[in-house]
Amino acid sequence: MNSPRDPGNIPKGSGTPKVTPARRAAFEILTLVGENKGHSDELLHSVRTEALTPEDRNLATALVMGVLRWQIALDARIRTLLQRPEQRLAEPVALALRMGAFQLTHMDRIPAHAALSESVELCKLANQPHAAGMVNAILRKVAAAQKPGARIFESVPAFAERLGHPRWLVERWAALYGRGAALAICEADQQEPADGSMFTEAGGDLPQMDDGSRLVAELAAAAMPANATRIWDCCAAPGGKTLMLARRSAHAEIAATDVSARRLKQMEGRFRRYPYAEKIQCAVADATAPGDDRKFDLILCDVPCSGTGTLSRNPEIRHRLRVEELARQAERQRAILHGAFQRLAPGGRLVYSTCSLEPEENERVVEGLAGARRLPVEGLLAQLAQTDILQQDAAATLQETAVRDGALRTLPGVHGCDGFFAVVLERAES
Ligand SMILES: C[S@@+](CC[C@H](N)C(=O)[O-])C[C@H]1O[C@@H](n2cnc3c(N)ncnc32)[C@H](O)[C@@H]1O
Repeated sequence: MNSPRDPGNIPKGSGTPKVTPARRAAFEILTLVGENKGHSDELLHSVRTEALTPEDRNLATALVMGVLRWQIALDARIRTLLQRPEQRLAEPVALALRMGAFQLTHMDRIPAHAALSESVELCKLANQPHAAGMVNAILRKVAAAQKPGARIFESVPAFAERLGHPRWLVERWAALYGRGAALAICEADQQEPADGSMFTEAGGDLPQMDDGSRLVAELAAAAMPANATRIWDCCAAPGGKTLMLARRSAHAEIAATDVSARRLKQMEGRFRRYPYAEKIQCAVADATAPGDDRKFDLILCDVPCSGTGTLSRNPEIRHRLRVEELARQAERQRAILHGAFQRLAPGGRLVYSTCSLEPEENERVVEGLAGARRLPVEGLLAQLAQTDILQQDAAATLQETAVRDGALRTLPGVHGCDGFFAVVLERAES
């Protein structure tokens, strides 16, 4: 519930509301996200949007996700229109400007006067009446500005800013994957996540998930040793990949564990909707801890990560992530991988995966794992195409463009799915 001291709460005021409920909700949610007090997707499905009509909820969602995706570009544009571009704006003022500029430049069915006047009102409601005139003047200039002309050549920093990404991140991607791929990733991150087309079968009783995420689960299922009886998904919540594994393995027992009791509970609730999930045993467990002496034939290690392959779905990651964070993530990932690998039966296989585009969390984590042999994913992709799970042309494209040193590396905007890394490791028979 809102409370007077809740930073995401602006006073309701009396008389005719001058700010529509959708914009008010979006403003409150963006304030909380900006203060690291919640995740956009969770807040958009919380009490804050409960009272909204479906249309208003759609508008609030479009505003929140759009502003988070475009924030860097919007701020750059706004800065050029300030009298003193170096001046630091109070956060509610910056947010009212971003919301207004976003509606004026990216939403074609919003009347300019509504975008403009409601941003001015938001500013007043958030206790910043002195900035109302400036917000009005800047947004008038945004509304009147010409559309930028055609771009002949754009540098990496220029398209990073135009497409709302931090420069340091895009420069890394350009160095790792090339300028064209970095541009394609940035463009894809600014769109709503697309429906996938990689697989022959979709919908029905299958869990809803991104094609990249499903591809990791399908690779893990294809990597299952013949006669496997025990599977462990050691970082399982929210459970999409566990469900795919349960669907593909008729006989094996499946243990699904996660360190978070809250996420595990939500996952158990989700599993109840799928009859084939009945055989999954759920438990809270830290995958870095030794555990009992049970060994598994297949382990999926879909570790927590920076999530830079999922910016379309999780737009705020780009504003929170710092380069130093990658080393911290890698340390945790290495601990989980090493803990899980100890529990792999001889001849068993472990799939290590992330939705990060950063090598520190991927190749570098699996390098030098003693006793592990890499099983190239090319053969598994071919197997998925032969068994008619993966579309033939998708398999061919992935084999040609998404495999490096036997590992899978999908890129948003290039492979039509989120960015995932996956490698299959085998434990030598002893
Ligand atoms: C990327 S998510 C897994 C997504 C899941 N595999 C799916 O496809 O739906 C990573 C999960 O790892 C969990 N986690 C983090 N540290 C862990 C640890 N030490 N042991 C087990 N789970 C952990 C997090 O709570 C989170 O739910």
